[in-house]
Amino acid sequence: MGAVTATELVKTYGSGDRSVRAVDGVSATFDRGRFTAIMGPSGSGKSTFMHCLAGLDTVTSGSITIGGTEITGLSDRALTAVRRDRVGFVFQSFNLLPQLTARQNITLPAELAGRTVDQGMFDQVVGILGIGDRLDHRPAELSGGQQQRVALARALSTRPDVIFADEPTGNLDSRSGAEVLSFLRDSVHRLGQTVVMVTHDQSAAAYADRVLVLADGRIVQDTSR
Ligand SMILES: Nc1ncnc2c1ncn2[C@@H]1O[C@H](COP(=O)(O)OP(=O)(O)OP(=O)(O)O)[C@@H](O)[C@H]1O
Repeated sequence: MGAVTATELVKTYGSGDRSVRAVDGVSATFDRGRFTAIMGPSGSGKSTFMHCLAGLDTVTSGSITIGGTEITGLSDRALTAVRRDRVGFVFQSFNLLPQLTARQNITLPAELAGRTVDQGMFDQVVGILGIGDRLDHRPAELSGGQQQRVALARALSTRPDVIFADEPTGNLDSRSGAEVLSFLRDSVHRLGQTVVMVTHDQSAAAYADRVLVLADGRIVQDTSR
């Protein structure tokens, strides 16, 4: 069983003549311990597909499971718990809390879930990401690349079933972007994490084990290496 599965997923926006089938009957399995990139032209449905997979958007029909739990049809409250406990997010805009230090940002999701962060895991992640000497700084005192590494450490800290990354290098220069992509790949290959990343960027997708290409809401290419 995959970390995440989508079965016959449909997402329609609007109704009648003006309706758009942003995701048009997509079935896909995202295996544990793999790094998948979702590509495709603007408007092909990448963000909609990922938002549905992550439980950030409702689906019109079809089903999604995360870590074996069917999320379609869950109450808002139950869905919030699944997102908090099982999903990590990395966004283009980092989304760190400005008043908290890097360390506090990293441990916040686990604390919100009522857990303490495993110290061994924390040290390992911080070590892989090379941010050990920046932990007491606030986001404004960090470079974009460092902020995104903190965001990645935060996503990893709860050992989620899957990390969804939405254009994670969109706001970074090419060198910092390459570092963040290497760390995403390391989190898959060294920590066994599962990562699903939306990107426009062919060179970013080259870090992935598998590339899905969408066009008009459908998978038109599925390449593994
Ligand atoms: N909230 C919405 N309301 C109506 N239509 C929407 C909404 N969000 C997306 N769409 C439409 O759904 C289709 C897919 O959009 P989506 O943002 O998923 O594509 P994308 O591949 O992520 O595009 P981009 O690469 O430009 O971000 C587009 O036709 C878009 O206009």
